Amino acid sequence: MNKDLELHLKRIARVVNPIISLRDVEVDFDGYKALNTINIDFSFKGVQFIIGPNGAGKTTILDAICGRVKTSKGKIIYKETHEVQNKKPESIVHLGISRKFQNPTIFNTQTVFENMKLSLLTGKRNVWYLFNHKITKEEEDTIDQTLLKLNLLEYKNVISGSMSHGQKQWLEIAMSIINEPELLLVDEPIAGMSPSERDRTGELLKEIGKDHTVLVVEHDMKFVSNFSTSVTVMHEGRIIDRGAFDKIVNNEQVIEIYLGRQN
Ligand SMILES: Nc1ncnc2c1ncn2[C@@H]1O[C@H](COP(=O)(O)OP(=O)(O)OP(=O)(O)O)[C@@H](O)[C@H]1O
Repeated sequence: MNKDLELHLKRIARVVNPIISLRDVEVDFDGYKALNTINIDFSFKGVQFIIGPNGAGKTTILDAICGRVKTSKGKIIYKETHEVQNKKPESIVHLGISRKFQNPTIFNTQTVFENMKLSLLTGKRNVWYLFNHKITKEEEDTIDQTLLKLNLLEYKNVISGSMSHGQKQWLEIAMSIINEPELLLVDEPIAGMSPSERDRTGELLKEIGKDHTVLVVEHDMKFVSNFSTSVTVMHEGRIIDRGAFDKIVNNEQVIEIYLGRQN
């Protein structure tokens, strides 16, 4: 790596008061480094995207932060105090880090309310609590307010499986934020959505980003351009740039990667 690039990467890696910091992080899949010496901080609040070609390591970053994959080296530090690398996913959730996967994992035969209740209660206690607990007025209000935020309140008593793909994704976002995580990790939220659902999702993430940090892996550059507060670019397990969308799209290396490898 040339000296100028090395200096540039050092400069863009750090932010003041980060919510999450990756320090020399490596993830090794049987000798293949899916993450290779990752050094990056993410700041509080906003919708911060991670982009890059297929296999760049984007999902692996989210998986390493939420404890779904093990790191072989380095540290992942939450709010400058908690080391979360290789911790159990349940204990990471309790610290305030929530993950939404690419495909909805809701219970289709249950109502929207039942799905929300499940997320609210399992996020707080164990499964015994869930079976024995009668929901309080305050808890129901929390569910209603979260559904309202996601424009789903009128669907509260609807069977989840009968809703559109977009609505199921929004329900899962609602379930991911019901326990007020500070950091929300989202993988390709608009895959399979119609153009209007995509715009709606962008607006919702922007709204959520006012109170939470939203880290989003995404391929759709129009979506990234419309809704990002910052963009981190990955390639072959490394960070190659980070900044505002308008800045990173003028980076020669980024242009080459995208023009060379994507349509
Ligand atoms: N569990 C695993 N075992 C072995 N290799 C894996 C595993 N998970 C991911 N990989 C490999 O690690 C690399 C990074 O994968 P990752 O899913 O993070 O990429 P990505 O940037 O999210 O790609 P995409 O945009 O295609 O989803 C890929 O080469 C992938 O094949």
